[in-house]
Amino acid sequence: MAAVEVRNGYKYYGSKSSPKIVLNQLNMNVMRGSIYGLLGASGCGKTTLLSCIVGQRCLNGGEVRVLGVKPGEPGSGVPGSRVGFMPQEIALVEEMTVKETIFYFGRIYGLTDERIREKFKDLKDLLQLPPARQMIKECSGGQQRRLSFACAMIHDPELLILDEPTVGLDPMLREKIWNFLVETTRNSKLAVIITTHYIEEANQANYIGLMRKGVLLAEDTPTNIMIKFGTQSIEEAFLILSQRQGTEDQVVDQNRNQSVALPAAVLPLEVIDSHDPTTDEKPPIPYEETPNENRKKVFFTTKGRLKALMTKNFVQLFRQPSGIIFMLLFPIIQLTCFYLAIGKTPTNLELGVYSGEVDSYSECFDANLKTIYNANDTCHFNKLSCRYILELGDDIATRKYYASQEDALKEAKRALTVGYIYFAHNFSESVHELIEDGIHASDGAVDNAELTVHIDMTDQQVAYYMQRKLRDKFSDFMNGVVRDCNVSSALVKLPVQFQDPIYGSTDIEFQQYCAPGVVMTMVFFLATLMTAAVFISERMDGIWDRTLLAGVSATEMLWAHLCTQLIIMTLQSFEVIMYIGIVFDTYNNGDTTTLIGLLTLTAFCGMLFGLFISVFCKSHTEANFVATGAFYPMIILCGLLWPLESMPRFLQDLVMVLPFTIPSISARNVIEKGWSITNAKVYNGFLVMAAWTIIFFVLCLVGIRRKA
Ligand SMILES: Nc1ncnc2c1ncn2[C@@H]1O[C@H](COP(=O)(O)OP(=O)(O)OP(=O)(O)O)[C@@H](O)[C@H]1O
Repeated sequence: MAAVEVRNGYKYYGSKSSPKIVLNQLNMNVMRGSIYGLLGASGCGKTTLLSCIVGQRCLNGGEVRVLGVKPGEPGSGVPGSRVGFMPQEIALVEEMTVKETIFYFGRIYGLTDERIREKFKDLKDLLQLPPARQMIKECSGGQQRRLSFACAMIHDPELLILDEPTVGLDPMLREKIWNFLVETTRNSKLAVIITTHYIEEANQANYIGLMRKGVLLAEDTPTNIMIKFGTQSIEEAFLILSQRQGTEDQVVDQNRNQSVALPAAVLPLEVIDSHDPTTDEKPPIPYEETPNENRKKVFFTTKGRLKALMTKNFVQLFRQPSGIIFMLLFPIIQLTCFYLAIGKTPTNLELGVYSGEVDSYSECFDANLKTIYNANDTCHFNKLSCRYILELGDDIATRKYYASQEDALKEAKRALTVGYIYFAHNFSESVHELIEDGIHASDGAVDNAELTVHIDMTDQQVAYYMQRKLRDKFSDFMNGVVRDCNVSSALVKLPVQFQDPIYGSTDIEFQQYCAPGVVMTMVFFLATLMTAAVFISERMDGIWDRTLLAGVSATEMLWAHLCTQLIIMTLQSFEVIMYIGIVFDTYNNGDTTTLIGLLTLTAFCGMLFGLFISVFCKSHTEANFVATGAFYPMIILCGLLWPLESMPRFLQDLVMVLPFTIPSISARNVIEKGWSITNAKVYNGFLVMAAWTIIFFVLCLVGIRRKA
């Protein structure tokens, strides 16, 4: 009875209009209880054929039946527990130990831990596996290959497919493996398909198939093939067949040059099939796509599988030092940078000072200097600018004194100071006139009683800071002067009163304003980058495909990742909130659990965005381009750096739907205003983030299922 039947197998890569044909009307029969050696030069299509047999790829035409079912049929066990597949690449998780790897495959194939232990013991002896605790990345190439073989065998499959299993193994071990396969197939119904470059070892196979350019040139027992071609070895027979096919190719090419249409069925040249005569029938190649049955799989999982998948995910993450650094240390480093560098008061500034009232600034520091004195019940001032200079101190900026306004301007223009302040030579008299005469004071007095400030506005934040501080100091100074003169402070007060703020404090810092947005974008993109990296690596290393071929559905793998990440993201959010609360004393007027919840949801959404990227990007480079490309627009447009209200109207509406805009406002509402989750302006942040999470999840699911 046939374990594998391929009828008129046709497969191409590329587009339908210019297909690269890899399998061309291929017929193949593999009997139960036998070894089938598939031989052929590199690139002839062996791996492609095997991938169609295990259900990893679909034929574009023809039919495959494996163990009596079509690969991918729901509940068929193909791909799945009925088949063992050892791919050409190692496709094992480098960070796992030998034992963990065996348990991983055992569990996803549905074996009990007891059974896995027993099988491990048997296979360990047979394949001389490395010590149980040795990490895969510490194993030699040969050891990894043997372990990969053990993983394909662990669940006693009915069909074992081995793609180049003996490459890199020493002759003794190769012989041992062949003896084992011969023994097992003789005493059971196990069917083995094995590809190898060592043609001589294929002598031990019950049947061999000689493949060239996507065609099975011959399929028979090794002895029959040698008899048929009158050769002493299979290698010679293969050579003769290849030469014949080459000659036929030339005929085809010549005819093609003469524009003669040839039937597609001109190949294969010769098929010898003593055990299945049906292969001689050659109907025309059908061109329709065969639907991928994998997509019809319904979601289900088992505790063992979920455990295996989640263990793998955790091991993969935490055994890589970069994984732990990325997840736990990066947030700390980034937050530390943010809190130390953003929103703090500028220091080490130098401010030029010029007062026309003094000949030497030492006069200002004379302990006997009296800037205010009363005579005839009238306040008189002497070198009043000195009082301001003394009150100003060096807290805001270090004062640098100049003998002339020109000197002060020259140094400011050379950026040696942030600017300068200037007092007129009659500043004291002008202030006196202003206080005495009030609205009747002359224009000259009004002008000269001012503090004149010239600031370099190119450094906007520093300039605004200086303006604000100098103005406040001057206001305090004038209040002090009129108080000392027993004059009403109303005279020097601006008719604008800023009362206690409704929310927040008068000293609210930029840091406090942008912290929610910064923290959210940080956890989002950390999750994005990490997830994209993990998934792409898993796909490139072949682990993703191998797990799918073990019967795990793409949906199960997605769920396992989501569960793993949810745990990590919750931990990370907790860590972030605690760190900024304890180390940087960031206040929170609202509920911490609400913040952790929103942050976890943000990280989760970031993870799905990473997954989305990994599904649609082929390489790490491509994924990095997309993630970086998305990062800046999202940050710039979310109102973190500049108020949303300043954007054009259409953009304001547009950015409201972005993942960070409303959620960061919600977080700020919790922190600053102490609002709870029942408030619409808090829960709308959750809704926006949840909506993006669902969108990314659905897109990922569609993408993954299409690829599966
Ligand atoms: N995903 C793909 N897209 C396009 N072409 C592909 C793809 N995979 C394989 N091919 C091409 O199909 C042909 C058959 O490849 P395949 O890997 O099946 O050969 P093979 O016989 O297994 O080779 P080897 O023994 O070197 O592994 C090769 O020319 C290869 O370049």
